[in-house]
Amino acid sequence: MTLGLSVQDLSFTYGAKTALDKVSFTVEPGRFCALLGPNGAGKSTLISLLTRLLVASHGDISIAGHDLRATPRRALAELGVVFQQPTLDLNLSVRQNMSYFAALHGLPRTEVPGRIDEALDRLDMRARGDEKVHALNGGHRRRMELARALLHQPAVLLLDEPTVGLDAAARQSITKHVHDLADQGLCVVWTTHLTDEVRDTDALLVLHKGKIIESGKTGDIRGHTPLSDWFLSQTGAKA
Ligand SMILES: Nc1ncnc2c1ncn2[C@@H]1O[C@H](COP(=O)(O)OP(=O)(O)OP(=O)(O)O)[C@@H](O)[C@H]1O
Repeated sequence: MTLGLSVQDLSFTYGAKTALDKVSFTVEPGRFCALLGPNGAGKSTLISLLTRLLVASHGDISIAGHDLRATPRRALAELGVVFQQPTLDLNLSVRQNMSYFAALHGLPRTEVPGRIDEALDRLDMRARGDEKVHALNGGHRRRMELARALLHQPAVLLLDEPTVGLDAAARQSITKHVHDLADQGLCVVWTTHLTDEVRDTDALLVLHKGKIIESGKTGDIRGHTPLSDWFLSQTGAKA
């Protein structure tokens, strides 16, 4: 059993269409795992299953040692999620957005201000706490969403293509911040179709047509070939 994320023999179909086919992998605490897959590979389906928006007919998911099917509340309490589409109220301040989320999670009121400070500090965002979200640029909004996802101190952080729509500098900054969180002990799963977001030391899972076709340390998998070329040769997709 891992205190990170474990997925075993997970399959999902939409009617006759198989979206995931016997997917198994484990991500340990303190690891940054890039889940790389071209369009249609099954990434969104996997995210929906991990967050319980969909329920799998076959297979098991465990989050920080809690089985998602048997004990969903405990399992989901250990999961922080940054969805692809921003989910912020632009007319509220950073702190107000975070307080609302803390209330949804049922965090004790007396603890909330301290938890917000701590989470904002981890993303270098404390100075922006009282600003309305609409005044922030795209990169800072994403960092705020990341800080918000850490408020309830999850063991596993799941990010669904979190750099979509950001410029190069903001992409680099978010990628670095999330690698730092993994270095601090968080179990991170980062889905992407962009190979330049993946470091050689990252764990890599390559999803293609609903199957994991490769897993291991990125540097070992790509060898001397640039990851983008390797990915193209395996999936036919440019990244
Ligand atoms: N509601 C649905 N009904 C039928 N088929 C679906 C449905 N949603 C997804 N699929 C199919 O399941 C497969 C996996 O789709 P999924 O959206 O999970 O892939 P993805 O890797 O997230 O792709 P993208 O990056 O384009 O979002 C695809 O072949 C897709 O066409």
